[in-house]
Amino acid sequence: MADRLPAALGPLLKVARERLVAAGIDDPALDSRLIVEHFSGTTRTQAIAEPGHEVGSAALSAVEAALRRRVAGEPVHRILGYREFYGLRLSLSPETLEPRPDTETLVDAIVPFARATAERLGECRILDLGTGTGAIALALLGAVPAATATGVDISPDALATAARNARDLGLGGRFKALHSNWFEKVSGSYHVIASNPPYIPSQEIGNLQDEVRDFDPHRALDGGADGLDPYRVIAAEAAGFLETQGRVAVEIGHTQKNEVTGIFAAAGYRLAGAYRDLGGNDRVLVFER
Ligand SMILES: C[S@@+](CC[C@H](N)C(=O)[O-])C[C@H]1O[C@@H](n2cnc3c(N)ncnc32)[C@H](O)[C@@H]1O
Repeated sequence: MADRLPAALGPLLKVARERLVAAGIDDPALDSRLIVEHFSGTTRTQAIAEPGHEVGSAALSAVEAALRRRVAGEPVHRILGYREFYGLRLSLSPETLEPRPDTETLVDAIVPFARATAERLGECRILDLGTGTGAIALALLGAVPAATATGVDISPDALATAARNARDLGLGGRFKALHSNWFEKVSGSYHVIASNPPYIPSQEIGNLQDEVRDFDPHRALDGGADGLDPYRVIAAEAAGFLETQGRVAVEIGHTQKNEVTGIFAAAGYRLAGAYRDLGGNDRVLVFER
């Protein structure tokens, strides 16, 4: 049984960090700070300026419960209930993937085209297939004020979370959540079709890191036998919803560049750009017709 947590902020941070170090957590300093700040409503500056500040007993119990969850292996952002993506705070829910920094590569790849389209036409219509928290669509809406976006997902829970995130960020007027199996219920035409689809081969799900396998929804990960099923659907059907000179941008697994390029080439697309993530891995492909 772990010792009681101290109420004073400075010692509380120290003991919280020690608990995570003892449990072998990857980034104990950051995770303990995020947990203490979030559940005690304090800030980093406060911890430095007022280390003797006393945290109330309800907050201490919440910190205690959060530390236990982290020690048991739950990812820190699942515990906090949100994650930052492209400078936006996005709420998470059981059926949303935690948005990853790698996916910001897709947003960066498409922002110049979306901005140019908005300047030329006064609008840019975006379709985000498998929107999850709304991460890609909302980041693009944040960066391109004249854009509008439809976020599609098969999960009603994810769609409710995406719609809430849009409202909370003041982007609700430009975001529509659509329940659909890929393009089934989609109508209209779009200048950008973006997707970070599930792309892990079914057989490999069991080998993923515990934090991913046990806490991210499998529907957000499983791309079928070879991980490429969603790309086949998107490549086959996107043309019916893409404006002339539009772009299709997809995130890929780091070994999938050639296969995904081949799937889109067979459907009549040219590769317009290929982008690597911050780790130097192939991560995003942009296609045009
Ligand atoms: C890898 S996650 C991406 C989530 C979010 N776009 C992001 O980048 O953080 C894939 C998303 O696709 C959704 N999805 C899976 N199969 C789908 C389908 N058949 N039709 C629509 N969405 C689907 C999942 O529910 C999940 O939200």
